[in-house]
Amino acid sequence: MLVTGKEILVPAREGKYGVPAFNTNNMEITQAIIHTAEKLEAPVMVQMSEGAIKYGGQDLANIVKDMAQRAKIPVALHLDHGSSYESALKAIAMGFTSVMIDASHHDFEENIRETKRVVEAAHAMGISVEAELGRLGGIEEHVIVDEKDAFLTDPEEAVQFIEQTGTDYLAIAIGTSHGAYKGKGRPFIDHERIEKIASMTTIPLVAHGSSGVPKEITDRFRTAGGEIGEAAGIADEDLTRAVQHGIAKVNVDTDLRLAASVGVREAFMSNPKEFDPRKWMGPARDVMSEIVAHKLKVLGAAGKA
Ligand SMILES: O=C(COP(=O)(O)O)NO
Ligand SMILES: [Ca+2]
Ligand code: NA
Ligand SMILES: [Zn+2]
Repeated sequence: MLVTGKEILVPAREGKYGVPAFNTNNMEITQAIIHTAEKLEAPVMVQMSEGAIKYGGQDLANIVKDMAQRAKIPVALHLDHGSSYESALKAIAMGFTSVMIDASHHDFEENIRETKRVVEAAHAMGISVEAELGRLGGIEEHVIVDEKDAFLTDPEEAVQFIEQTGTDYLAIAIGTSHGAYKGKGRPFIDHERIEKIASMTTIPLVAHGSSGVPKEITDRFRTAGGEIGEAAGIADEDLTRAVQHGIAKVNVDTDLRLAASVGVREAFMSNPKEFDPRKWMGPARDVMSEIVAHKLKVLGAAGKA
């Protein structure tokens, strides 16, 4: 069933498990997410970035909403990295049940102002809101945040921010970053910071940049002709620890992108004569489903629907 993000994430924080929020751009990615979550009896969030909305629009949103409504498990449709009040409201008009307003690149006061506006409008329509405080490293959808400007979330500021905005859940910067290159080897996750923020707050916390970039996938990607440098993602054990301390939503995009590309590349490599789209979109879906299943188990969402 299609539900709001709050209905999925409040139980997750209370139950000390995480719910993955996977980005989608088409039918097969959406099927890999929702069908696999159904098989594992897990709640799940499907998110679309502004780029995905540009790419698939209402057509794609309708595929997600319809599949979510028919699903036996709770599913929310979430706007990932909404960059403005207008963007958040447009997503709500499209039927999204959860929206992120990402104003974390503004100063503290401006971030509060922007977020508060969205919270008031979204709550008037019964829609949940995610906000962000702190800056991840890596490339944020619309802001290039290089290492020196990247700053982690201050716990005292987080308490004030939540009180002044009324946001339903909060994305915090704790050492993760977007993309396939999250640092030299295993990225440093500031567990003390997560645990401090969790001890001072009660709303679900969100970890962005949480793809694992598993070696098995990057090896297969290279073997099938893909080119990728020294890629590294967040370790499973860092996620299993983080969800014990307030992290309830875990954003994953890169892993599904890599998995889909492995499926397609392997299909073309193994049969150059193939030109039935189902023969390469199907394998892409299968590899993505393996990644979805792994993440649901690591985060403890399996069996929680
Ligand atoms: O935070 C993410 C995705 O992060 P990854 O690049 O680690 O999948 N989307 O908002
Ligand atoms: Ca941001
Ligand atoms: Na998000
Ligand atoms: Zn993100």
